[in-house]
Amino acid sequence: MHQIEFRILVINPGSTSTKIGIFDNERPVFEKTIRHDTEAIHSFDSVIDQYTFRKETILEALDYEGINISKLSCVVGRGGLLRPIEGGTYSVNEPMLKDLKNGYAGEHASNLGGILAFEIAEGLNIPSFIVDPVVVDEMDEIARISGVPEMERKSIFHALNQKAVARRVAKQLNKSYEALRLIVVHMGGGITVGVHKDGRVVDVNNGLHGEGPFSPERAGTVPIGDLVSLCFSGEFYAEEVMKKLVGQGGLVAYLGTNDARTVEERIENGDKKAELIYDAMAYQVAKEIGSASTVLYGQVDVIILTGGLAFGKEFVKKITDRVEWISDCIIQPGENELQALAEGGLRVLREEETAKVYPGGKTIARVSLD
Ligand SMILES: Nc1ncnc2c1ncn2[C@@H]1O[C@H](COP(=O)(O)OP(=O)(O)OP(=O)(O)O)[C@@H](O)[C@H]1O
Ligand SMILES: CCCC(=O)O
Repeated sequence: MHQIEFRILVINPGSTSTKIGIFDNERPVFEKTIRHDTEAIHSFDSVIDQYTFRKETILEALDYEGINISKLSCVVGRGGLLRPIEGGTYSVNEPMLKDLKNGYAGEHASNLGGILAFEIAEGLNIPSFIVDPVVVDEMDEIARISGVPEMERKSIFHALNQKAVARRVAKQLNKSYEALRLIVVHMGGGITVGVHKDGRVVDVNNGLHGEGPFSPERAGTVPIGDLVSLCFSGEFYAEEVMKKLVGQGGLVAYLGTNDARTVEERIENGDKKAELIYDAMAYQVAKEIGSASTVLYGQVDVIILTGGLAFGKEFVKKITDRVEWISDCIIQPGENELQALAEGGLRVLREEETAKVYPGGKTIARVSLD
């Protein structure tokens, strides 16, 4: 029988759900997606204000399943909009908690991951970690230049799933991740296209703050002259413009839904507008892949398509038809973030890796959430 060394709780807060899992070593023994009522989530002024609500929901779900949390070895959360850091597993420390709480680089549901992990772990006197947060920054210097000296290009992307899927595909190909040149395309509520070279993501579109293809909820790159005019039209507050770009852009703006399955149904029923917009999203993803391939001088081992949209066979075909000349495409629908979080924590518990220290300090101290 497989020996259980460690039991790990993993927490992945998303904009509309909190995904949790219990892993005995690498093996998932319980996974649950707790969907939050839109009204309940929108009743909070900020992401951080959802902390108590989400924590109680998690503890209730575990209690309902009869899971005794006193047996846990550690808690791992998805990391949020922190300072730029390299990939890996980080211990939750005081500077990290402060940055997550203050939204150092902005608001994102994943900001709650480290805080929830720390708060639950602290009560049990066990360690808490985050793994490959959305700010993982391994970009080449050349990729940081934007064209306006005051504005540097930033690395904000689906680092956790991109890295996990890239490693999984490398294993399937019997190669080391570090030896491959990959383009990994995560297509979820946001879409990010990462160039993976020598085990680093050397370039990627900033999926959150307006770069790359439009997506179910993000505007992506928009015509900048028109954006400036919109900002100074006097018609919108800054927050309203930001919402148009993040949250209410892309499919939501054009078609009133962030659900690609609904769009596919509408297309089947003859909705020409839905067809044009869906085609345009695939077209923009393909263009971004083409652009990413130039970073690798066209020497791409594999293009990987992943995330929820990769379940859509027609959508995937619209993309692969345009990019198959670059390299083979491997489709890995969905995401494996809970597993990736558990494995990141496990590598540290097994002492295969040392937990990295988030810049600014080593101490783990309590930070008031009031
Ligand atoms: N079987 C399917 N066919 C087509 N589209 C699908 C399918 N399943 C999910 N999707 C679409 O995938 C998108 C959501 O993907 P995913 O669940 O990866 O996003 P998320 O986790 O909410 O956000 P993100 O990945 O950006 O953090 C939605 O538009 C959803 O409709
Ligand atoms: C994960 C960062 C990108 C996004 O949320 O769209």
